[in-house]
Amino acid sequence: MERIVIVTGANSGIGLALCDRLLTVDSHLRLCLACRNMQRAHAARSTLLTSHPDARVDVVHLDVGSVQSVLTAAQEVQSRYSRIDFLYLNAGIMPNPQVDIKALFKGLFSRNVINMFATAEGLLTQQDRLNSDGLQEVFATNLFGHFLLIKELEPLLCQPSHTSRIVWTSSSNARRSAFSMEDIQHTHGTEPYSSSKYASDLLSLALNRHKNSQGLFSSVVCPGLVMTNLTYGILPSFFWTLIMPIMFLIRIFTNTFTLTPHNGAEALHWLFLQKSESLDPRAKYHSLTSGLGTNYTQPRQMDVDDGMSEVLYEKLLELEKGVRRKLTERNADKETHGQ
Ligand SMILES: NC(=O)C1=CN([C@@H]2O[C@H](COP(=O)(O)OP(=O)(O)OC[C@H]3O[C@@H](n4cnc5c(N)ncnc54)[C@H](OP(=O)(O)O)[C@@H]3O)[C@@H](O)[C@H]2O)C=CC1
Ligand SMILES: CC(C)=CCC[C@@H](C)[C@H]1CC[C@H]2C3=C(CC[C@]12C)[C@@]1(C)CCC(=O)[C@@H](C)[C@@H]1CC3
Repeated sequence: MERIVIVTGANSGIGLALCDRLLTVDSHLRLCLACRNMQRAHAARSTLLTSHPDARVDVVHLDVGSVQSVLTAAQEVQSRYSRIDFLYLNAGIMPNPQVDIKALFKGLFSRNVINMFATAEGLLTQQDRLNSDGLQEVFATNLFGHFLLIKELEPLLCQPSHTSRIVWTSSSNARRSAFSMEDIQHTHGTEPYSSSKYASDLLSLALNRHKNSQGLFSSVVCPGLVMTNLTYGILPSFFWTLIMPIMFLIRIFTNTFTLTPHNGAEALHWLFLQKSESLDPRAKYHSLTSGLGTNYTQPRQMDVDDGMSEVLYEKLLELEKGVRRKLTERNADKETHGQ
C-alpha cells in the first residue's frame, strides 16, 4: 500500500535530505512537502524529482508559525488524503543566536567539554519576539503550530485499525532547566530554542499516553550538529568551512557532529523503518556519525516525566482554545469591517 508522508520544513536542510532518503527506500511513497515558502517548496520538489523521476511529490503551503495558516493547510491536507502514515514535524527556527565566546573558551578547558559540544549547554542564547497571533515566535513555530496541526489532522492520524506515526525533530540542546511550566512560551528567558525543544520532548510523551490507544505513536529525534541554514545563522558558512578539520576531530569524541543533512536525517529515516511496537516513548533517537563516517541511530533516555508532560498537554489544550477563540473574533471583526 502506498504510504503517505508529510514533512514540515521540507524545502532545505534535514527535512529535504530526509525526503530524498525516504524516496530512496520507498519509491511508492506519496510525499507531501509542507512549507511556508512556495517558491522554495517547488524548487525542493524539482530537486527530488531529478533524482527520483517517478516519485509522487506534492506541495502544501504551511506556515507553522501562523494559526490561520495551520488551519488552512490542515483543511487542504484533509481534502487530499484519506490517512497519514508519517507526519514529520521538522520545521524549526533559532532566531538571532548569540554564542557566548567566554563560556566556549572556559568550557574547552573543563571536564564538561564533550557535553558542551554535544548539547551547547551554556553556549547559546537567542532573542525571541511576538508573532502576529500574539505568541512567542520560537514557541509558536517549533512547538505550538505543530501541536495545532496534530489536533487538526486527528481524523487522519487516529483511524481505527491503522497506525500513524509522528516524528519530532528535537535537539540535544533541549534542557529541563531552560523550560518553565509557568512560562511555557519562554517569554522571559534567553533560551527559547532549548525551551521549545524540551517542550516537544514532553509533548511527545503526552501524545503517546493519550493517543497510542487510537493508533497514533510519537517519537523524538536529535539530528546532531548539522550544517544547514539554521547553523549558518549562528556562524557564517565560511567560518564553519574554516573550522571543518576541527569539527571532524571533535566528531571522534562525540559522534554527535553529523555535519551533513544526509547524516543528520539518519534517525528520522531509521524510525521510518521501525515498527511502532518497538518504539520507546521516553527515548530520544539520536543520529550519530562515527569518526570513520559511519551513520547509526542510538536511543537515549530523555529527562522527562509523566506529571510534567501531562501539565504541559493541559496547558497547550487551554492555549489552543484561547487562540481559536481569538481567531474567530478576528475573522468576525474583519467581516463586519468589510476587509
Ligand atoms: N542544524 C542542526 O544542527 C540542528 C537542527 N535541528 C532541528 O532540525 C530542524 C530542521 O532544521 P535544519 O534543517 O537544521 O535548518 P533549515 O533552516 O535548513 O530548515 C528549517 C526548515 O524549517 C522551515 N521553517 C522555518 N520556519 C517555518 C515556519 N514558520 N513554517 C514552515 N516552515 C518553517 C524552513 O523554511 P524556510 O526555508 O522558509 O526558512 C526550513 O525548511 C529544526 O527543527 C531544527 O531545530 C535540531 C538539532 C540540530
Ligand atoms: C566547533 C567549534 C570549534 C566551534 C563552534 C562553537 C559553537 C558555535 C558550537 C559548539 C556546539 C554547537 C551546537 C549547536 C550550535 C553551534 C555550537 C554551539 C547546536 C545548538 C545547534 C542546534 C541544535 O539543535 C543542537 C543539537 C546543536 C548542539 C551543538
